Amino acid sequence: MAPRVLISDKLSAAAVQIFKDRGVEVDFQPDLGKDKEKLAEIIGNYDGLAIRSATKVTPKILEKATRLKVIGRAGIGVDNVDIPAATAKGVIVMNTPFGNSITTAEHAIAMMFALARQIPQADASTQAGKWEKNRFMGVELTAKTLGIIGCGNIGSIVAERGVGLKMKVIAYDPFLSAERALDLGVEKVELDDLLARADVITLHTPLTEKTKNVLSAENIAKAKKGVRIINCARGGLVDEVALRAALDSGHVAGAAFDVFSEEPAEANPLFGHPNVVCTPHLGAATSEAQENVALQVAEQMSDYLLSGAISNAVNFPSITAEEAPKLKPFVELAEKLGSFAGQLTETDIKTVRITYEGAVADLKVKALTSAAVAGLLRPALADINVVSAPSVAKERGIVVEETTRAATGDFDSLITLTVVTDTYERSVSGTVFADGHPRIVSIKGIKVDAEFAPSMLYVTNEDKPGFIGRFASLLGDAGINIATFALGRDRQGGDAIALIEVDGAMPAEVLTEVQSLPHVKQARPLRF
Ligand SMILES: NC(=O)C1=CN([C@@H]2O[C@H](COP(=O)(O)OP(=O)(O)OC[C@H]3O[C@@H](n4cnc5c(N)ncnc54)[C@H](O)[C@@H]3O)[C@@H](O)[C@H]2O)C=CC1
Ligand SMILES: O=C(O)CCC(=O)C(=O)O
Repeated sequence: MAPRVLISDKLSAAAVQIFKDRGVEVDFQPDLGKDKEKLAEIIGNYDGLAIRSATKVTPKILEKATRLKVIGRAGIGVDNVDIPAATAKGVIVMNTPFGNSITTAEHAIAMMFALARQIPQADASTQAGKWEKNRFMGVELTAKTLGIIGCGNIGSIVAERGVGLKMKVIAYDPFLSAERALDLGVEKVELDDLLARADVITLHTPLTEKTKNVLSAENIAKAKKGVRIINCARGGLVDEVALRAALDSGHVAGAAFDVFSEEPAEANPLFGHPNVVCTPHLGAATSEAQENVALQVAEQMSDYLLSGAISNAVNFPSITAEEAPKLKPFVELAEKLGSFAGQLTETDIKTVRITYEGAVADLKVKALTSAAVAGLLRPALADINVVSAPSVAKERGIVVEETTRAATGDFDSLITLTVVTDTYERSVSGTVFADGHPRIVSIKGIKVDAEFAPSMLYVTNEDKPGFIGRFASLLGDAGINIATFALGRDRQGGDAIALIEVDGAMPAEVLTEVQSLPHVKQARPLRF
């Protein structure tokens, strides 16, 4: 069945065509995002949801999204999606981190000129027939200091444009490297230095606990008198009430805002001030940017839904279309090794150690680790998946350790999963053979060779004569057919294990009889 995607915001129609061309069914309902009830009603019918910023993906919506596998944001900020809730539900959230950066940087530059020359105010006055030539005295930008808070994708483009305008560009960004700053022709400074020196401040960070109110009343007071402030990033980065007061006092000469702490902004402390220029979150609103992000999000979502390739996910490592088929059998192996260990573990797991040896160590092991953890915890938590597994493990205080190394034994690739509880440590290893099927090759250090099958029995016993015969007759008498039988032991007369594939389920009474056979230590049914 073809996957189904809902587009619930105003995306460029280019996205619809991409989905159709890729064989994904698509419903384009550009105004639906604003209708929470309707969205909640129908979201259960879709595998993918493509949005811009009007659709709010809340825990309530996610609760109803029983089929949803991926949310694609045609844009950068994913603050309209509850990422922890989506992750807990196993839904990939992807954005398009570059498609609208140039356009948004251009908007910030346009805002800077609008402020410097009061273009919107002069336009309104001129069109009102006033011809107020003396009222609109501007400032020249050449040689002025542009202070950029947040010098990532967009901030860097603004920096380059600022350098091109012959401004002195300084940037505050704790994650900006000295080399990158040098490349951009930017001076990296601390926030207080930026505040003291900048003639124009422009913000380009996401809204986080750390950046919220980065321009607080206190920091605005530290800024140079006559500073102009631009926010084309996110509402909430600037204390709007404090900024209004600073505009009223003349400490701040002008402010240009595209984003507001509450959107849609129908009322705002900044509205009505003569030196304020506002736009309704238009930073990304050019036909070029909208086409870019729509095409990109539709491609990314189709890739994921059709082949498992993941790009630009904010809650999962990327997997290219080339990597996805190589990774697939190892994802299955990791998940099954996890499941094997999970079905045999009854006490609290403290640590899971996953070692990747040989060729598999060069693949995206983060994805494999997530698969292993999902398999391990699934016996306890039915609806866990590879996306939600790491956060669920963290929530439960399970330490997940991952090691990669060169091949040391008989196999090109080997994955070993070790579960550590308060009372024991148990390892299981597996590989993928040339036929693409995952196999168990060692349990607790004892060599075996078994494929995973829907219904299996795991028996540990003392390595003494008579077990196999009695066991086979018991199952035969109960009418249970043995499909495959794999044996291993640590030494002659020592500990032995058997992995038996049976046709159909193992009735509880037969299991009890197996458990009471001489020399049997434990017998556990397994399902894969
Ligand atoms: N107005 C609009 O329509 C649009 C707004 N945006 C918004 O613009 C913002 C920036 O986007 P990008 O440049 O693509 O993001 P980015 O992730 O490439 O850059 C953000 C930068 O902020 C820096 N940063 C993080 N915490 C910081 C802190 N405490 N202090 C200083 N710097 C900090 C990071 O190191 C990074 O370099 C985002 O909030 C995004 O949502 C993006 C597109 C359109
Ligand atoms: O989709 C839009 O118009 C908003 C873009 C935006 O804010 C973003 O990409 O972060």
